[in-house]
Amino acid sequence: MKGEKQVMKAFDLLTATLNGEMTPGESWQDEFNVWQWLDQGVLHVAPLSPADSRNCDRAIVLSCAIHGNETAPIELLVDMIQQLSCSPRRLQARVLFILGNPPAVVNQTRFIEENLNRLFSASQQQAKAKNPEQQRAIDLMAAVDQFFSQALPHQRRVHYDLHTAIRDSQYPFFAVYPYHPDGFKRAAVARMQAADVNTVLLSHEPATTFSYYSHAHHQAEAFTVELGKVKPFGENDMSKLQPLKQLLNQMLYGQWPEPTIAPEQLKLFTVTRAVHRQQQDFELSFDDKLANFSQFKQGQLLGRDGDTDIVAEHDGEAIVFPNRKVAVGQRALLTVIQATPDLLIN
Ligand SMILES: O=C(O)CCC(=O)N[C@@H](CCC(=O)O)C(=O)O
Ligand SMILES: [Zn+2]
Repeated sequence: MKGEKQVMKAFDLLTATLNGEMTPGESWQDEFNVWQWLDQGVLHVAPLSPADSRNCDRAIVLSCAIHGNETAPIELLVDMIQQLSCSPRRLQARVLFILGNPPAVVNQTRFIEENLNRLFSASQQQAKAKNPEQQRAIDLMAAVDQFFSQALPHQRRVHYDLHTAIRDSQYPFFAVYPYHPDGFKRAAVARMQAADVNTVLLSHEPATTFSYYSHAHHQAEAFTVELGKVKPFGENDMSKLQPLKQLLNQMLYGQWPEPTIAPEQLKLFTVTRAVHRQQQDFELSFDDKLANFSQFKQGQLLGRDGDTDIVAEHDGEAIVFPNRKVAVGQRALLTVIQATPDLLIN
């Protein structure tokens, strides 16, 4: 009725995904935006009017639950989507929200059969899927390809893939900046700092992660963002994610954020090695409780892979994402050393 404010029902990404409430292809509108359910857990929201859509200068992918037990990023995106559905606002971006691995969320595990975040590659796209995670990687790559293929040349492309880490960390919030042969951008790192993510790892080689895929195939400003430690639903301290939420809201609704870097707070690391498990007989020399970014002295033993010792190659070399349980052939550990902000380019 005229003059009557339409009250929208909160759209819940998690419930809609897990309960199979939506049909792929289904779409609906609010006052400003058009919503499309592209696939299970894949939601596209864009300005309704063609003029607004043409004028918006950003294409943003926000993904969570690529690992099923990493709940804080799910809670964040569920909350952002609920707010947008209850109080519609004019978007400055086309946005693709992704809940990555629904069966693993139900199972409350990192994955079901295979680590989804090792399957984003051109070769996987060509291959016949042998398990649900391989199929999901193929489907998510197709969704991201389609999303960015609709971006106009002047539009910024962004993909933040949100995670939480298995173990404690000396720096609980940190980002992995995918390998950039041409250099790592100061402005992109400054945006991470605006989200209170002051620790950034500069990757040394291509990877088969979701963030690397969007960067390498679509030139997106992409990061894997670690937001504290894995916890069950309801146990996350969501107040710590407020700066990220504010940044994302600005990216979605406001002027493009152009913060400057804060060098005194920044902890920048270059990845020196990705250690892949080669043998069944594999061990790490330290406790599972040892925090990410714990440092070692040159020559100190980090682990053993069959008959080969894995030792620290530099004083101050630190460990990130150590995991003695990964399958043979998978990444079991990153080693990093601290770097200075002059490594970053404009
Ligand atoms: O805490 C851990 O050991 C893993 C946390 C996690 O899922 N990290 C991502 C990082 C991806 C990247 O290197 O960009 C992963 O391992 O997939
Ligand atoms: Zn993860």
